[in-house]
Amino acid sequence: MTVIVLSGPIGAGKSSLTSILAEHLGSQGFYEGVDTNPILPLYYKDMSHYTFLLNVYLLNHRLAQINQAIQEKNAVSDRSIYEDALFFKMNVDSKIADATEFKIYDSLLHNMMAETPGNPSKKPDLLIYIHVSLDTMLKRIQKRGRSYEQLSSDPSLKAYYERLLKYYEPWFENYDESPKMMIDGDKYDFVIDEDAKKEVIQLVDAKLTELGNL
Ligand SMILES: Nc1ncnc2c1ncn2[C@@H]1O[C@H](COP(=O)(O)OP(=O)(O)O)[C@@H](O)[C@H]1O
Ligand SMILES: Nc1ncnc2c1ncn2[C@H]1C[C@H](O)[C@@H](COP(=O)(O)O)O1
Repeated sequence: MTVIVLSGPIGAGKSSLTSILAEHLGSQGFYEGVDTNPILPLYYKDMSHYTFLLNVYLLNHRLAQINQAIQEKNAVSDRSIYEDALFFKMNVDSKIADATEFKIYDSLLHNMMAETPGNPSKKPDLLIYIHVSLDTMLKRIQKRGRSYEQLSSDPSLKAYYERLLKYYEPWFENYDESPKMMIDGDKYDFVIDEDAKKEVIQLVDAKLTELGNL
């Protein structure tokens, strides 16, 4: 059994690479269910009010997916459970969210992820981080066109996205729950360019071989 999780900022290409890798590895792809998330549009309207609820909703959703994924032969998931605390902490630091709510969320996360007898590890076998620049991130958010993520509907989102990118660098450096690798999302246009797609697949295959998972 091999569980791969994708990570990276909004629009980095996680869902796209999940489909590519799931097809390549003959695995099931697990997606965030953005279109069926009832809290997300509310969150973008009022982050102070909805950060806690959104993250509890996502925690529940991601745990259900992890429990399914670890029963599959192979699985690829389009965002790790470990990144939600990054969003939440960033909102606390910028006084958008409440520090006590974050503490409660963080403790819930740790209890849910704890390995206890009869409760197997929920850690992935490999985390792939897609690194993108702000320019690429903004272009891809615009290309995908989810209304509530657009700078045209809320220009202050530019500062939010900029802040998010700054939080991702140290987060990835410090991430130690599983083996990890980085893909340069600025360099590899794996959605459109077939050669770039092949190169990225080769990089992932090489990492899985090194880890003894292929
Ligand atoms: N490497 C890439 N090259 C070109 N376009 C990309 C790339 N990755 C993603 N895209 C495009 O950017 C948009 C966002 O991609 P998506 O996979 O939904 O990102 P995420 O899941 O990280 O939010 C989509 O329109 C997708 O087609
Ligand atoms: N934990 C989160 N807090 C705030 N916003 C989040 C969180 N997890 C995901 N999101 C948002 C970001 C995007 O608008 C959508 C989906 O993410 P994507 O990176 O496009 O797959 O949800």
